[in-house]
Amino acid sequence: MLSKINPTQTNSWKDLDEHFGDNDFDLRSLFQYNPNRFEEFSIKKNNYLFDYSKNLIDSRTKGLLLNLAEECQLKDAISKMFSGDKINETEGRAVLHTALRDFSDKEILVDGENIKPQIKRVLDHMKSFSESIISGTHKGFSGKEITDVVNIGIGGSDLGPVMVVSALKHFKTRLNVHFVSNVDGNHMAEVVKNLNPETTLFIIASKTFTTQETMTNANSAKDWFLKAGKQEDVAKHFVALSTNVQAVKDFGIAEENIFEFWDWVGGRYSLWSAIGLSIVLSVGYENFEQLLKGANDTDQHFQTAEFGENIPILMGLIGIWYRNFYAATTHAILPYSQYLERFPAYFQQGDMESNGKCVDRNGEFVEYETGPIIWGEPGTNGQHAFYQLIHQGTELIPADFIAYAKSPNKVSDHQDKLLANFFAQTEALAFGKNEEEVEAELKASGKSDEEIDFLLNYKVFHGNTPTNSILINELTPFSLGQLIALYEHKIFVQGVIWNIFSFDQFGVELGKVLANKILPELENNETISSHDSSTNGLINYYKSNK
Ligand SMILES: O=P(O)(O)OC[C@H]1O[C@H](O)[C@H](O)[C@@H](O)[C@@H]1O
Repeated sequence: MLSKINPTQTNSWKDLDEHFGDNDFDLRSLFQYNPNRFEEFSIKKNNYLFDYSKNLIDSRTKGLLLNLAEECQLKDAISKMFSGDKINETEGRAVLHTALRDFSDKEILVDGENIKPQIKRVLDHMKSFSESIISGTHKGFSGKEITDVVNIGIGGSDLGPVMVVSALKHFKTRLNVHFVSNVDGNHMAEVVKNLNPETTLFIIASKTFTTQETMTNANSAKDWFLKAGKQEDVAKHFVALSTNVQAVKDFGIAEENIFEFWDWVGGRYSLWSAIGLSIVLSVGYENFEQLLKGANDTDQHFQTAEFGENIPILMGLIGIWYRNFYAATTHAILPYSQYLERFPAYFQQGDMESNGKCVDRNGEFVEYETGPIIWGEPGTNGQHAFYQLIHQGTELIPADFIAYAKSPNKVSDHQDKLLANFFAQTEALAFGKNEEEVEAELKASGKSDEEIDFLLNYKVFHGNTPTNSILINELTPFSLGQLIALYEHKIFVQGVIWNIFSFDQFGVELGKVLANKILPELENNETISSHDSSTNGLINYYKSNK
């Protein structure tokens, strides 16, 4: 069990409150008065640099935040998660996605059983299966090689693989991997439109194997397939990834085509499990193993580095500083890499489904803010869309900037241009442009005093917008694994301190239940009157226009 400490009742929270009231952090002055600020507030690892110097903190803030982590018993929480304690108390489960990427001989026990052998067994299965598909020894029903793979899943059974497959495009095998998630039939229709059932493999990815969207899409995929193949050919074209082996068998998928995982893997933390099969097919088993090893590298760092040098802990604590003291409502993730196009979306689920909670570990409603809204798009595109608000709007939006030093595709001077923007944005956000600077600039451009007077305020950049920069040498499966795990542990740190349960997701249930109630109402011609007037009105409008 994790501690159940209300963070706002700790001494460090009170100290932080006071410290916040006493200081008006200004990045210009912080850098001016401390020439060693970058050295002090950055961490260099083997293959990446984490720079957190452009944050509204000084060494006292950092010290107090570290005290808060101690007081909330973070150390104990970390060791409990890694050792298989049932820290997901509301569901009575351990939280062991980290075991999936632990290649050491160390035993990890769940209910007295070492889970390492079962992890190894499924990994071996993924390896041999993917090799037979990629090499073409596995043939479809008409004797042809598989060319296309369709992963059918949603939420954690979709977003992680989508994100990694897109991020590792450069490492692609000969297979084309597609994803169908939405119950909107157009998603399925558009994906299968150009596919041939003879050369297509479907992966039905669902932890529970009960999710309406996935089951609907799986059945439609089977119908589509059976227009060409026969029932006995299904085994060559359908595999399933699930914890619910019985439901998979009932669906008609053969036992040897089931890749199992376990209830101690949370859906949004499951890309490291059998849910990663589409990744393995997309980039090959060796690269998948590298991804796991990268994540394990971060796991080691998280467990062993001093708190003050521990990147996910610092990311988490700095986030708490903005959320709870500066009242920042959102946090932006801005990767300067087109490959990381889906990275913010992935961590929207990772973070918001984990820490979007209002009841603490004592069962009481919290009286402080918990998880922020996570959002973002790749730079430089975002610069031409929403950065205006970050630079000059009325919200404080802390942001993470992520970039790679090397680019696998050398296309003229694109990489330097990309990175120039990456550096320029955090500089502009931190230091802005003050009145004197704007005035001097306008004068130099020949504007009259009257014009300067009018334009001055519009042209001022208030600056002081905090950012973290993560600059990674190269985008490889290993470094991607490291990066994903940094964010996973950041989320964990924040959940521990906010005294909430980060590994359940009851908030997604109500809508599902109501949709199941409404569905039969859409299937008849009657006028519906069983809901409030708005819902009735919408349903009836739909029924008369569908
Ligand atoms: O993998 P499945 O059981 O199909 O679940 C898919 C998704 O659906 C649920 O609504 C949860 O909110 C997600 O955490 C989960 O990843």
